Amino acid sequence: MESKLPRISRLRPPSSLNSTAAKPKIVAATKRCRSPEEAPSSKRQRFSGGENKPPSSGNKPAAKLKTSNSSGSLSGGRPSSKLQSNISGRATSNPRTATVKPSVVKSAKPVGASSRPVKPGASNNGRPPASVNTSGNTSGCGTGSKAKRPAWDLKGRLQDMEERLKQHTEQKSDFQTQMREWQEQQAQLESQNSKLSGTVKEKEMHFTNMVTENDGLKRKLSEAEEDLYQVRKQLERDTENFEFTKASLRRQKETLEGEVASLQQEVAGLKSSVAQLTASQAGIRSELEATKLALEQATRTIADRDAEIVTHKATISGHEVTIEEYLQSFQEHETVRRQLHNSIQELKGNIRVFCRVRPLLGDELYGSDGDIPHMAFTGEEHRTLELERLGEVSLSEGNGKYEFTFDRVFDPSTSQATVFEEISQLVQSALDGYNVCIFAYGQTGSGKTYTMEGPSVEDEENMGVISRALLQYEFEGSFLEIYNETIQDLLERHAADVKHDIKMTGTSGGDVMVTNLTTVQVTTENQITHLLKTASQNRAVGETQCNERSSRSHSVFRLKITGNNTITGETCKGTLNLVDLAGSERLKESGATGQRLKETQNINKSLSNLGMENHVPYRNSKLTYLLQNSLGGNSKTLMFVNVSPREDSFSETLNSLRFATKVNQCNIGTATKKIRVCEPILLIDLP
Ligand SMILES: Nc1ncnc2c1ncn2[C@@H]1O[C@H](COP(=O)(O)OP(=O)(O)OP(=O)(O)O)[C@@H](O)[C@H]1O
Repeated sequence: MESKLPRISRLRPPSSLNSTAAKPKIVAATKRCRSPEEAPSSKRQRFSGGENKPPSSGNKPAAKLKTSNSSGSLSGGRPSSKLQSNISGRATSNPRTATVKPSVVKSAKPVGASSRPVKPGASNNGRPPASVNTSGNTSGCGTGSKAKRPAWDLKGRLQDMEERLKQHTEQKSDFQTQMREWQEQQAQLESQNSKLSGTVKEKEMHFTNMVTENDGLKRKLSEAEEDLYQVRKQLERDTENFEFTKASLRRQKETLEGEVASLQQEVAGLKSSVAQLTASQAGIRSELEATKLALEQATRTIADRDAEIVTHKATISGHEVTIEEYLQSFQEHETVRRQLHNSIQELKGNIRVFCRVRPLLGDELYGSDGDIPHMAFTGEEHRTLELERLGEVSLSEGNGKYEFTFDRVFDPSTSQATVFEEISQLVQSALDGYNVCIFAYGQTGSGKTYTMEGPSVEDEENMGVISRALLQYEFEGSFLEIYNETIQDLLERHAADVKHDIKMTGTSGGDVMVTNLTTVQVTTENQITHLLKTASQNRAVGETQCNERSSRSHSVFRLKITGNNTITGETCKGTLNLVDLAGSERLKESGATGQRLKETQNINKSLSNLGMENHVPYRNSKLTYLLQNSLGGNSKTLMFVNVSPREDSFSETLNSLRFATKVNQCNIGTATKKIRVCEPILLIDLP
């Protein structure tokens, strides 16, 4: 905008624009028309200096020229060269000015001057040079080729002067005309100038407004740039976010594509499943129809059966009456049976012996098919066992054959269930009010513990006598071990200083009890198993202290039985002792010395006491002292003699069978029933 300012200022006309342009031309024309003769320097000075009056002659044209000059001085200064050129230019283009100007110039020339140039120094018939004459000769102006009038020709000279005045007057008229034109031009220019000034002011105002607007726009531009910067920054951040979002969306897209693929697979699988299910549904529907038909048939059948049931119920009611009558009759027979049973037991004697031979096991089977060549189980009643010494027989042994008869002989194939069936009558006797004691006697490894407790691993089919007896009754049980004449609790490990002594409750014939002995309530099979396991573990602890301790100790399982006879309605509580005795090896054959010798002596003492026919010296051993109530006249005793099938155990087997025979022949008196006061049964596993 500023660059425009100078252009606007240049449009302004100079202050001296009016009429000053004509001045130099007028002056020039005036100067050219003078001659030195007509206007001496002093006069010329006055003439051009602004005298209002002509010289003494009073010449008007001179005065008019002065006026012309004075009007030229109105400019008061030099016109600018530009304005001169403008005006000249305009004069050229203006037809009026063009007409005037040549006339001015033409008339400004000296009238009598030749157009031909005069050479300097050229002679003119002895007269002053033409140029001097021309310039100084007033008659030269406008007269042309007129000859100079003699001084005396005043009339001629006056005539010349009038001619010249006339010329000047014409020139003046021209000048005035031109002056008017110039004034008109000046007025036009001033009007134009005024208009231009207004325009300039408008432009300046417009410019100011533009500047203000420009500033505002600059501010807006700055703000816009700042906004643009912020927008760019935001755009960069948005771009970054967009890229990040794009990447995460791409990952999501990939994941989703994977899921879509797996879902598509699943859908395909489901479609095929649906197809299969649709097919199978059709099959099921037809099956359903068939089933519905069958159901309708069955419903009809049920209705028929319901009718039959009503009939049968009537029959059952009749039978129930009959059963009730039979039950009453059975109860009477049961009472008779018990009386007969006890009579038979009394007839049989109160010590009964069962012999059991275990099968060959493990390595013992090597080279055999399970047969035991030196044993024979004869007789239909399963009561006889024949032993035969194979190989060389001494003279004292005769033919080497030994026959033993017991209340029952169980061969190796006899199951635990069969064995228990045979002794269950004795357990029943305990509930009937008799003292019952069951021993297991025999050499080490002959099967005493197996018979009494069953195998070491849990095996329901091969449960022993203890477990089977316990399954029939609710009881409180305790389990003890007599090792080397010292009692140990097998259900709980006590401190070393806890003593277990045998004591009698009440007077003679009262219960025998052991101090500090743990008693457990057993009602379920699991509890029985747990009880036997605990006892076995406590025995195993003992074995680490002394090798094969279980073989060298007696274990007594004492039960306090609560039994209900559902037939007679009687209830009985008693104690049952099941005794697994220490091994019955003979002292001589055992070759024992030291501690082992002492053990064997103690064992044999207690065992031999059992075999005493008339009087058992109970106090001789802990075992007999503990079992005194079960070995006396008021008890029923069963002894298992367990026998090894090994041929190399022949002598021990023979010895055991002989001892058992002796026990079997004992008469410990007639057992008497204690009504409603059940005494303990003794089940003894003899060594
Ligand atoms: N009738 C049987 N059927 C199958 N295996 C038996 C039978 N009798 C005993 N056994 C097995 O023979 C081995 C010896 O039996 P058991 O331990 O009962 O002898 P034991 O006379 O109690 O010996 P110890 O006097 O050393 O205690 C055991 O592995 C036992 O499981």
